[in-house]
Amino acid sequence: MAADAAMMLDAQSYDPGQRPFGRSFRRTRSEGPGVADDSELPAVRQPAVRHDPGAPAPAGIALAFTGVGKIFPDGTEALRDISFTVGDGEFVAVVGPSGSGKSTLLRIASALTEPSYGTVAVSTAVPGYVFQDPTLLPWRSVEGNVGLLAQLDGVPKPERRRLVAEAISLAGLAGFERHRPTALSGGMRMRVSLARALTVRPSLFLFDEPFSALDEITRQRLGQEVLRLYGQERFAGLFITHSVVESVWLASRVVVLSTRPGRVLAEIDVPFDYPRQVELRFDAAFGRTARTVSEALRESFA
Ligand SMILES: Nc1ncnc2c1ncn2[C@@H]1O[C@H](COP(=O)(O)OP(=O)(O)OP(=O)(O)O)[C@@H](O)[C@H]1O
Repeated sequence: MAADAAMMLDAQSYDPGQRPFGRSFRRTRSEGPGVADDSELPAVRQPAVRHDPGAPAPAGIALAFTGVGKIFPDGTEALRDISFTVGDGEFVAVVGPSGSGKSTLLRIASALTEPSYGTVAVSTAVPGYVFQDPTLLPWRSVEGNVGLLAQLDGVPKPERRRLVAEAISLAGLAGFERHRPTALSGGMRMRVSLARALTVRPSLFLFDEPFSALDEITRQRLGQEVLRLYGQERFAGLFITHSVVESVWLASRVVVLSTRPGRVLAEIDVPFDYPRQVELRFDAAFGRTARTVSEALRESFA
């Protein structure tokens, strides 16, 4: 289920507009050419990558990379000897320059990509995923999109309704249940993606630059939402981002990657308790921590 769900939600693996799976496509004027319908879903469940998503993590650890490296078949070395852990209930951010292997690292954690060497241990078979692209099914309503994973997992309807209603409320989407993705803003689509992930009640949440395509204000609002959800649910989080400020604001530890091949240059503790408000970003102590992360990042270019 883990790799299937990740593949289903990962834009690199699935694009409902590009006829990727199955046969029955219908065209509608409002949704553009090549729009699929629900008859696609059983085919979508076929995992693209079949491999063991990882050994079980030791007690207290949600995710552990041990000596992980990735060399793509064309010889590109994306990651070299990566080791770090995310503890249960811990929120860790990964920052690094473009091309340092951040997405590759998250894809390895999601079992979408196999490491070339090293091991990945994961504490749960069903992490929550939020990718850069919300990958919503355009012919489904907000409710239908949020309930997708529970539906694919065969959760009975009454229980599914309860999970969906709870996730919609948690993600601040109440009142938009019947809207289609095309009638939502980019920020709201991302909320749908968050809500969909919440229905699996994940103990581990994997975020791959989820807000990078959004404007600064929406980005801050959604960051605040993630912090609120984290306060309520206390999942372990791995949050990939380009932004030093975002990493320090959200995480209790920041892992800094070097330029390609990505190596761990530094792990920096963030000395602020939760809950955190957006105003923290203007605090002098916040500025000092952000500077420490920035300096570590700068070393990666040295
Ligand atoms: N399938 C692939 N085959 C060959 N090289 C790849 C493949 N996927 C990624 N790469 C390369 O691996 C390196 C790391 O890519 P990745 O997308 O993980 O970096 P990133 O840190 O997430 O980048 P960005 O911040 O720009 O999104 C890049 O040089 C990229 O070109």
